[in-house]
Amino acid sequence: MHFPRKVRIVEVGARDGLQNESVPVATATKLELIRRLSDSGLAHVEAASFVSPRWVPQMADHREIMLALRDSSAESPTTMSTTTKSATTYSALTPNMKGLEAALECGVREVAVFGSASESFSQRNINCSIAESLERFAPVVEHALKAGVRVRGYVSCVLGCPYEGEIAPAEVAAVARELKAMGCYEVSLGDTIGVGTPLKAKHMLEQVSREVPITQLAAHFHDTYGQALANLYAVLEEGIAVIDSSVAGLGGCPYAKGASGNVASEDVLYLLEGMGIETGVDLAALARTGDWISRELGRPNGSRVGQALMASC
Ligand SMILES: CC(C)(COP(=O)([O-])OP(=O)([O-])OC[C@H]1O[C@@H](n2cnc3c(N)ncnc32)[C@H](O)[C@@H]1OP(=O)([O-])[O-])[C@@H](O)C(=O)NCCC(=O)NCCSC(=O)C[C@@](C)(O)CC(=O)[O-]
Repeated sequence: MHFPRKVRIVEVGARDGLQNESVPVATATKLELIRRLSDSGLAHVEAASFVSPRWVPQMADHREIMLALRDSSAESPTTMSTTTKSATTYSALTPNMKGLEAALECGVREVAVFGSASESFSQRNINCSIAESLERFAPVVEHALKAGVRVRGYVSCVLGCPYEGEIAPAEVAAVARELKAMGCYEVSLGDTIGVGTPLKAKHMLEQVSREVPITQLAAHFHDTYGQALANLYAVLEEGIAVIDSSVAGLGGCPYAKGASGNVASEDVLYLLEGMGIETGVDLAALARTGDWISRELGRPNGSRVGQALMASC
């Protein structure tokens, strides 16, 4: 067993979580969510997406969000987080140069490019083939790095595709290798439709980690089939030490019908705390945030741990 001593949580609720909400969420509500997430001790909050508002209307206020975060960070340069006094990284998705240029104008310090291990998903999600997407990302990554901005890479459909079904781990490994070679500091492996099971997740990771060291990989698992925590346990055992999750289990993917949210951050924290793994995040504060945003959105809290903690208050 190689369980890590510490895990970094990348909180994706404000982006992956909200991008699929059909009713527009007010920019002020998003900013309040991000502030609360940061205050709970989360060091990395994915906050927006510089994508076409015609494709993903919910992310149309990316500029306002990132400018507001830049300005509040400037007001208090050492920290945005008022309670934990730790610096938070606010990142944004940038699928192409247009997105990157807009993000740089807003002072974004970290961006992410997002590809797929499935041809069909790539076409539906970003309107190009896998090969074209990698060609598109290369100058984005190069330009970002020259501007001193870190770049994360995503690979979707690592354990299955809504259009193609099974995806060979070799396909995942190939895309991950290219993203790393371009200069992504970390590659996040997305089980976009939450179909994975633990042994499958381990097998995929074994193959990918032959191309990208495990220290540069992250797990981004959706919980559609209720397997996300089991899958995380399996990949933690392999040494994964970065987990993407979403407060209250918010989310779904606009290009993956029926996909439910990411694994809930509260549930991940509870699991990690039970294993004695440090995260630096205050579970009670995060549970209050999950309860608050669920009420704001008028939807049930998707975190079992969040529900249990709030019921016991
Ligand atoms: C990638 C594009 C933009 C290509 O879209 P396209 O239509 O192929 O792009 P285009 O270059 O032909 O431009 C068409 C129009 O879009 C505009 N445009 C072009 N680029 C941008 C931009 N960056 N920002 C704003 N506008 C943009 C461009 O200006 C033009 O506007 P028009 O002249 O027609 O008015 C489009 O397909 C798109 O926005 N897709 C959205 C994809 C998305 O956000 N998906 C969800 C996130 S991925 C995800 O959730 C999975 C992940 C990461 O969480 C991991 C997992 O769980 O698997």
